[in-house]
Amino acid sequence: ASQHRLWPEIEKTVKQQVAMARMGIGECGSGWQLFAEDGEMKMYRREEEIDGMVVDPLKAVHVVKGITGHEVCHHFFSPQYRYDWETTLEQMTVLETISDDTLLFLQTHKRIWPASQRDVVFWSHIRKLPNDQDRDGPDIWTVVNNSTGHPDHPANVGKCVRIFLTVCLLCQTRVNPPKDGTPLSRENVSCKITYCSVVNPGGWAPASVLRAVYKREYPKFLKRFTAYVTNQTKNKPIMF
Ligand SMILES: CCCc1ccc(-c2ccc(S(=O)(=O)CCO)cc2)cc1[C@H]1C[C@H]1c1ccccn1
Repeated sequence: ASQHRLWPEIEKTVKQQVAMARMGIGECGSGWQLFAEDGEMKMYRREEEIDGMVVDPLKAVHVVKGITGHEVCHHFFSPQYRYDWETTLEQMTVLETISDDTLLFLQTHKRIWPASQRDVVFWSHIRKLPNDQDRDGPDIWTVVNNSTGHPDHPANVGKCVRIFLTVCLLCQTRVNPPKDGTPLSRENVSCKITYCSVVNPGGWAPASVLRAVYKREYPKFLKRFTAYVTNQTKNKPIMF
């Protein structure tokens, strides 16, 4: 994929997003407010508006037992699973297979009354990163989704308002090897998940409506998605 026209943007965006995702909430700058908590899952947002439009950055951290970072990123990146876990998805099209680790998507999301329906065009890139903090620790996996243009799908031509987003899913696997030297099993692995997203709704929508949607949808999405990965992998060999 290194010769593709998007490659320089992908490289830059992945490095930038991974650096942001690895920062703790404290280092990420002030203004983060915890708005949802459920067991190990904590969701933060910052209230930000651009031209009167809500673009609240979101950062969620979660720890899930029994799955690995590779398994989480694989199920987030691969199109064949998306309708199973993305409840707000109405239509998903792979516009281009840039390489086996980079796809170009067009998605339309279900309309949220009273806002008009939204669509989005974005590249999605999955990558394994060396674990530079813990050299012999398992690798870190990430998926970065970033809006881009597409000649065959210009913005705001049909009924949908085009949104713009940058999303980073960063996963760190933890292994606690069994004391008695028995082979590794899913009880010995867990995954620390960081999900960062900034969504520009593209056209005006009532701030109160958008904030209510995000407050409802983001916790639902992360819980549903991680439960889906747990269910899909439970009787399968561990994918590191
Ligand atoms: C007016 C904004 C509408 C709106 C635009 C965009 C998205 C959205 C698109 C993509 C991604 S993702 O992480 O790249 C996973 C691939 O689908 C997450 C969120 C969600 C909503 C709305 C539907 C709501 C929502 C919010 C949060 C999570 C899921 N759904």
